[in-house]
Amino acid sequence: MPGACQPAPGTPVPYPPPANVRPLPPIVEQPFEPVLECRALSKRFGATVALGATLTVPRGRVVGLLGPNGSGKTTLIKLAAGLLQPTDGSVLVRGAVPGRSTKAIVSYLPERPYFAPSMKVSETLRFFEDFYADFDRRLAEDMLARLSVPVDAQMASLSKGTKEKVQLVLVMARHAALYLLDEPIGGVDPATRDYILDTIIANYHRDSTILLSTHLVADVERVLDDFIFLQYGTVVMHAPTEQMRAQFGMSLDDYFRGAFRC
Ligand SMILES: Nc1ncnc2c1ncn2[C@@H]1O[C@H](COP(=O)(O)OP(=O)(O)OP(=O)(O)O)[C@@H](O)[C@H]1O
Repeated sequence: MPGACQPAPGTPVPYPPPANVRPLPPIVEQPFEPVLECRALSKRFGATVALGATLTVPRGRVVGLLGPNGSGKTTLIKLAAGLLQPTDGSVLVRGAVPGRSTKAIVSYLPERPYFAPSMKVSETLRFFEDFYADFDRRLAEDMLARLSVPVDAQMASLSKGTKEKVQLVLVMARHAALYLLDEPIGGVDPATRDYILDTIIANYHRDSTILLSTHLVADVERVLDDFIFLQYGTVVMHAPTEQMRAQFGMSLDDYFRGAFRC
């Protein structure tokens, strides 16, 4: 089902812009190394078409995955993480079908924290250390300290936002090729969002790619190299953020609000 703020299928969408504005050219960089490729990728749940997308995300970009409720963001991320199987088409991570080999190079942050409430933060660190060869425990401890997260605390005793911080730190402390972050700062207070984003970006290696879904466009847009707008599971726009701002003279947030206002 489309989300509450999506017009009914077939309704003209006020954005993207009118026909006299040239469409943005596709991102072409040299060398172009695709990290994530979706070729006529589709996912249906019964009669619901959750996703039907063709897109390529190159190496070394921070990409925002934007769209109203129900537009297919989580579905795309789960397909890339290998947690869902396509109904049709294909998804490739560095040329491979998501599976055991790609899980070693993909760091995935799910919508909701999944650690047992009885686990201490320090135990989650050990868990990641045992599980992922690319996990940098010192980096994780450093980030947790900067975010004032007590490592001796039990997960159950932490606030929702702090649990999210722990999970995000763990995921970002891996040296992965592709980070898939589903709503990474949704539960974090506004004052801390900037700090977390800065922490992520400061520790982010430019050889990797981050694909992050979010509704907090205003908070996140300053760190986005590119953005992907999804609507009804299709890619409405995929462009460099700066190019969009220059061409339309508005922030990504304003554009997004105009395109998807209720
Ligand atoms: N397991 C499922 N079973 C049936 N339908 C599903 C399932 N998962 C997702 N859908 C449907 O697929 C569509 C896309 O959902 P998805 O969760 O990917 O959207 P989203 O953009 O992440 O939404 P939100 O912003 O609310 O998190 C929606 O219509 C949703 O109801």
